[in-house]
Amino acid sequence: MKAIVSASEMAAADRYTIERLGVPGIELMERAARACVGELMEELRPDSLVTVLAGPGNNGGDGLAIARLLHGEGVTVRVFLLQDGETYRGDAALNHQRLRDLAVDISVIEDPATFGLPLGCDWVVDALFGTGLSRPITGGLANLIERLNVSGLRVLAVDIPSGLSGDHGRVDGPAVRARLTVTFQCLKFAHVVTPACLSCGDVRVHDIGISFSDEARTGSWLVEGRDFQRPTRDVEGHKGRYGYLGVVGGFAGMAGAASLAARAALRFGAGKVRVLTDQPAYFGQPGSVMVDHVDRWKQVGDFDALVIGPGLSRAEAAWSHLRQWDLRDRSIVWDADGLHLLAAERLFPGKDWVMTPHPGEAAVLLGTTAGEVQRDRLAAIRALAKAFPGGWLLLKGFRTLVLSPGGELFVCGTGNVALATAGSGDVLSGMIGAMLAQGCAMEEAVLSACLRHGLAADRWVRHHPDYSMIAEDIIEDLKY
Ligand SMILES: NC(=O)C1=CN([C@@H]2O[C@H](COP(=O)(O)OP(=O)(O)OC[C@H]3O[C@@H](n4cnc5c(N)ncnc54)[C@H](O)[C@@H]3O)[C@@H](O)[C@H]2O)[C@@H](O)CC1
Ligand SMILES: [K+]
Repeated sequence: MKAIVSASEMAAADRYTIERLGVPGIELMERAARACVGELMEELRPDSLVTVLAGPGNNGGDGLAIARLLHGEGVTVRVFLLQDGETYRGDAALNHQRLRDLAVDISVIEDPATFGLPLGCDWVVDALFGTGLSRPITGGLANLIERLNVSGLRVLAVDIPSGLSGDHGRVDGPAVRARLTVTFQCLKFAHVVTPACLSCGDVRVHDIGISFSDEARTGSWLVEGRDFQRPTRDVEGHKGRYGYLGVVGGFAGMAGAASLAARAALRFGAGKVRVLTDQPAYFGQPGSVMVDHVDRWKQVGDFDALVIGPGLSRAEAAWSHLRQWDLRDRSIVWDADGLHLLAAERLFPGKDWVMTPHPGEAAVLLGTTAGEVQRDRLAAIRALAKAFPGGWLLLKGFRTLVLSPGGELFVCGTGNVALATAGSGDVLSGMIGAMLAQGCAMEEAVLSACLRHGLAADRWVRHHPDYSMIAEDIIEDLKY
């Protein structure tokens, strides 16, 4: 897991490292610049030309140090400042001074709107703004950024593409589109949350020796494929040891949704899976998934965990059973139509529960639009937590977000657009249910299912077109 911090948490760690641990700020800036130059040198040819665009703060200061170090490597560099060099303060001023003493071409951008982009250069270093951006970029500078984004020039963003905020995944104004972003010590939210992360290109995190005080422990994490773990089975295991999952759904001709959830659950290790539906005949010949008419279940039965929702429908007949069941001691995955039921009737959601909406379902739960949810996914998942306190939330979509009842946030680093296919959500709910049925804690259940679901798609696109994956392919991949 990699920590994700906000701009203010990062600034507090900077201050702690400088003031309490005695590491000079100028040394941190030098290490930041070295990290960027190290990455850039991998990309350059001997005769490469690099342009550095330097803004008014410490991000600009990083840019000035980068220009000096590149010059030291024999690279031809041109530097364009947003303002007169005399206006720099602190460490940035010192780096301006150091650069001026060298034979590096430094100019001031008089009018960003008419500034001629150096189209012949190989890389542009975006050191305009970092985590200190306090409002969206407007005016001539906005125009410069828009032209840079369509110029085809390759951009390395220092710390964060200029125009983004470290604190969230929104894009509130014009923002540089980088090919590569080099950031320091920790990821910021914009690096991993959509839509902002789509402007970051490849993100590389470099340790430059910034420490966090003990009180300032972060509660947000990027989880990646390498974090995926599953408990191994005991040699004497039997199916009774791996739990009994109930899938409530597959009503009114929507057998497919419940069937996908149930088969995914078996593939992901559930010992036994039973679907409760009003149309058992739709499930065809008896197979590894058990199927029953829901009318036979006056009480919820001896399931270790439940998935409620895939193909449940919104019909009264489907919901009436759930109202009678005592869900107080159950682990439950609420998905699809189950979410509509929760929203409409505020049923008790269980002892331990997770809701797994896609943006459209989240919009219904929040009384807004899917577009608004996607514009600020962090705000949306936090609003869901307020509206439905006490459980886990999982907001699907590229870089799925997971929020614990205690407010810890996880961003899932696996998965891609291949998952945009009918039934992939049903598969995910079945996988989470399988882990819960096997006795895993909710955190492990949700994160391992989410990571593994995404890994199936990441493996798929290595050898197939992204549009060609179907939900059954995810289940197939779970064999490996
Ligand atoms: N010790 C440290 O604090 C370190 C900081 N580092 C760098 O410092 C950066 C943060 O530096 P700063 O806090 O100085 O902030 P920035 O350099 O990101 O920007 C702050 C400046 O931009 C101006 N500004 C903000 N929003 C604007 C807008 N919309 N339009 C026009 N001007 C705007 C502010 O008035 C201020 O002059 C990091 O992103 C990182 O690159 C690194 O050098 C590592 C060490
Ligand atoms: K930047």
